[in-house]
Amino acid sequence: MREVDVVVIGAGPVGENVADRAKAGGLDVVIVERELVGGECSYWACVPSKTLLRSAAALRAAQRVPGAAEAVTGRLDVAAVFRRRNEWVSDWSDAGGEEWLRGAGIGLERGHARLAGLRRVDVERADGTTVELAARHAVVIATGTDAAIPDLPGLADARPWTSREATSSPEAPGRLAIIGGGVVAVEMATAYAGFGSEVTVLARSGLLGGMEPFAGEAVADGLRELGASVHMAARLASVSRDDRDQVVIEVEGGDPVVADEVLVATGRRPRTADLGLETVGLEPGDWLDVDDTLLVAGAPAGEAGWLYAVGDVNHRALLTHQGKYQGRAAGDVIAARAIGARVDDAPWGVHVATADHEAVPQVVFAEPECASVGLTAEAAEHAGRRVRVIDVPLGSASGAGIHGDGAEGRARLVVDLDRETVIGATFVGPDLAELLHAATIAIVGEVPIGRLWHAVPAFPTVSEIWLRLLEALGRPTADRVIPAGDSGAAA
Ligand SMILES: Cc1cc2nc3c(=O)[nH]c(=O)nc-3n(C[C@H](O)[C@H](O)[C@H](O)COP(=O)(O)OP(=O)(O)OC[C@H]3O[C@@H](n4cnc5c(N)ncnc54)[C@H](O)[C@@H]3O)c2cc1C
Ligand SMILES: NC(=O)c1ccc[n+]([C@@H]2O[C@H](COP(=O)([O-])OP(=O)(O)OC[C@H]3O[C@@H](n4cnc5c(N)ncnc54)[C@H](O)[C@@H]3O)[C@@H](O)[C@H]2O)c1
Repeated sequence: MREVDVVVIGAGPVGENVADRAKAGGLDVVIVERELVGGECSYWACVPSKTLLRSAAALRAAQRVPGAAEAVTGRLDVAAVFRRRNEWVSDWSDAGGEEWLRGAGIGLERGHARLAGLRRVDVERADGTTVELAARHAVVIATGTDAAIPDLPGLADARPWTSREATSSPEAPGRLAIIGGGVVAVEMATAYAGFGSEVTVLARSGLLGGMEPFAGEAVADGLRELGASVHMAARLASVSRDDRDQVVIEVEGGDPVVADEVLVATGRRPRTADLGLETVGLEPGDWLDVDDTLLVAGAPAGEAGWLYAVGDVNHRALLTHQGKYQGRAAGDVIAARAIGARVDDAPWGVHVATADHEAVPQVVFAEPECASVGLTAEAAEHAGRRVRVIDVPLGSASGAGIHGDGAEGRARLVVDLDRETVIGATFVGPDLAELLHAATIAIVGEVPIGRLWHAVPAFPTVSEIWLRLLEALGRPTADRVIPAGDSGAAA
């Protein structure tokens, strides 16, 4: 049995961050990985999907600018896009990740980890041997998620693609059907439509359900412009492969959809089924509920305060950046608790992931881009907040027009009228992703609207959309800003 301070299960982006912070806090850390150091994000999710999307997006951006448009008359070089994707995923080698761990002084055990009771982890190596680890202070579960496959007749036998095949395919199929209307569905539809595949999206209730409705509507229009067929209320009856190896999807009340491949993009399930959760009184296969310091709720068997769950597996926000944020808090709080230091767990303290509740930023790299943070108008109203919703068209900022012709899109702020702060923001339009961080800062910093007027966007940048939003909200009138009798008139 090997004793260490902390065992982290899963070397995805989140596990790496936990390990890094715990190590920086002076603890001895071992991380366990059964596939590739770097996790889903680096090899089958964020990185390959964004590289698959970027080239066509750059081409479309150039085509929106006369002068540049005339210079880019050729077609997308699809083979070059796949080659660039392969470079970004290092041809699915994690040598770089392994080297980073070594440099950071974090131990690596390769194999499948399972909890084996209180602060114990067994690692089954590929050669069948088992390494027993005992953690003095904490065990951290950062095992991520797998694609969820719905129980649709015939689907499992039709060799469906999941996000893994969609992001690692060596080529674009002639026809690609996509089941789902969430982020994976629209991004992969955008990528493959850009490659020239005949794409059919079968969503059951619109696109991008968690965002403002105008985001999903704009993306549906964008996909159709790219040549995709988008069904917003598809009821699927069954899926099969015929004798020509085609996928046939029977749709209730409509014609069957026939494709070469079918991508299932209907959400995720936690990787907790084979993790030994039963040895600590938790239910295998469940998401792991945590408090804001990322401690697993429900006091696992024997002793509270040693089991953490960080990243996708806790279901708070299935995003790399948000999981890494949790990972920094978790690594630091583990180190603080280990030496009996003060735990800063008040909201927005260093040891808590408060932003998970208030300000989760997300960019969907579709055509157009959709970027959002905080609450949608509907969510704010459900939460009982008294809000004002401000919408402005993207074209109202001349910077957007100069950036590219026909700058169609929309920006929305959700303003809390009682606190006079921004609590939600959404930007939909070409190349708008980089606008998002300003909104995240406004929300996290609870910047008063009055102060936002002093944050002047440079002319003529796309950020001038912020000024248009404030103007639409209305500048405070003199009687609200300057108390009567204190007008400064004496000066
Ligand atoms: C197609 C796609 C595109 C995405 N794009 C984005 C994006 O652009 N931006 C964004 O923020 N998010 C994106 N996401 C989400 C992002 O991939 C996840 O939020 C992120 O990977 C979660 O990180 P994690 O470390 O929690 O889990 P993972 O990245 O899944 O890593 C978990 C690791 O744990 C290992 N593991 C699991 N079980 C065990 C075990 N028992 N023993 C040992 N090791 C184990 C796994 O092998 C894996 O390496 C995307 C997701 C998909 C599917
Ligand atoms: N750019 C990004 O930030 C990015 C990109 C990709 C993925 N992600 C993350 O990965 C996670 C997973 O993405 P996803 O698209 O798989 O999930 P999702 O939750 O975003 O969308 C799931 C979609 O599948 C539909 N669906 C669910 N069950 C269904 C069923 N039985 N039949 C038909 N449709 C069904 C839902 O209505 C929804 O449209 C997301 O939470 C997202 O945060 C992020």
